[in-house]
Amino acid sequence: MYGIGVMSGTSLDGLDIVMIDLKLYDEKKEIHIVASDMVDYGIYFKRKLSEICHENTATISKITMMNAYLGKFIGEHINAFINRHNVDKNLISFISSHGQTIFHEPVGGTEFYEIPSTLQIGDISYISELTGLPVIGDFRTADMAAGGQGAPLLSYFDFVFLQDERVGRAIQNIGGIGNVTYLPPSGSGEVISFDTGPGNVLLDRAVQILTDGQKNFDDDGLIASKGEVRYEIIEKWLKHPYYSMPLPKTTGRELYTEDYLNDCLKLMGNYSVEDRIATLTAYTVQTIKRSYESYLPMDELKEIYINGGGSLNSCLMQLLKEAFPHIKVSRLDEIGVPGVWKEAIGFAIFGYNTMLGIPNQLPIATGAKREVVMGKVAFSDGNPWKRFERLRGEYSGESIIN
Ligand SMILES: Nc1ncnc2c1ncn2[C@@H]1O[C@H](COP(=O)(O)OP(=O)(O)OP(=O)(O)O)[C@@H](O)[C@H]1O
Ligand SMILES: CC(=O)N[C@H]1[C@@H]2OC[C@@H](O2)[C@@H](O)[C@@H]1O[C@H](C)C(=O)O
Repeated sequence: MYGIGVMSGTSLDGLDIVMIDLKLYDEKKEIHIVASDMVDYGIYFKRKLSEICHENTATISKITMMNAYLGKFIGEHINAFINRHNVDKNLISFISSHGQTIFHEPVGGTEFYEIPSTLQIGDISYISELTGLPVIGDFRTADMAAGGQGAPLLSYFDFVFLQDERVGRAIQNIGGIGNVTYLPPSGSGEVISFDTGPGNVLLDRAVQILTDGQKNFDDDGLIASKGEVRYEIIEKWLKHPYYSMPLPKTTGRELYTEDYLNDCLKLMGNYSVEDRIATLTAYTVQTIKRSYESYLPMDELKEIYINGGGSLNSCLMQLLKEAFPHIKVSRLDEIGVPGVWKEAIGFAIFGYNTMLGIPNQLPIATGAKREVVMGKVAFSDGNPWKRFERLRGEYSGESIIN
């Protein structure tokens, strides 16, 4: 039996789809990836998504239409994924989809709306109708309703699977936004997790602007590696109040907007393209370094593992190693979890918990008042749900449906 996890993150680059072996997970809590693919959104689709992530270009009709369009897009691509990998659909128990975050306001809204809110779109009923499978989605709202920030959710996954017995570890995601989970040695201290600031969000857009749309991102950090980092500018950027806010805290594209980037580019007006890209790359690194120094027990921190697309940028990785000369810095893959698939794997596991009614978030990380079972389920056909119940019945001797 298999479960599918789908992640569409803040970099708006595409869908990460993974299929994991549920029997192995159910019996031994082992994660085995059966198949994985990345579906590129392409430039035009990315632009359309980006449009609805910004106040001045989003409209109610565009958001509503994109919610349906993206649900259909995800459903069709999952069907193609299943066919491409020759998997019998009867063996798939569920699909768990994060959706596309288009707005995230974790602190409290404005005027009348003094309440935290977040919205992930890509309607799960469309995915379920197209695939004939139960689909779990809309995870973050349950954590927010319980008083949490609705993020970082992968802190739960990091805590369950990646804690070490002897040393303190930081698991750093560098996607569109950066986030960290600090894991103290097992049995000592508490997990600390928050968004560190920009991951690739500013960098990607700067590359697009400065190469006149010829490149979407700095592949392997090749542009940045030819430039010189201007640390004096970074010092100015680090004065932004987000970096000194108390925990819990999370952020998103709402802070790192086009206007924010234009201000950064203006400040670097006469620098070469390479220097500007190098400086933005180092900005991501410095937000990580400074926030670790502010919020993590540095004497206990011995290992940093990087996941997300940023781990494929050699220049970024090199700058991180230089920023933490006395700490081991490597890719997450080194400890057995493929860094680019971690979030999609995580959502497959979250979906499994939702189906079983097991809490799947870490209140200490998100700030929620209590543990909750996140996720809502759409199922257009009851049979796959019953298959899931049989999996549990057969392998664990437990039944969840009477
Ligand atoms: N080969 C590469 N070299 C350099 N950077 C890369 C490479 N491949 C991907 N990236 C960067 O990683 C980004 C995508 O990362 P990822 O898929 O982890 O983000 P995400 O999941 O969308 O974001 P988030 O984790 O914030 O939700 C790309 O936009 C690009 O900037
Ligand atoms: C609201 C939202 O989508 N937040 C994302 C974003 O991308 C990275 C960072 O900001 C993180 O806090 C979160 O995603 C990951 C998957 C998380 O919740 O762990």
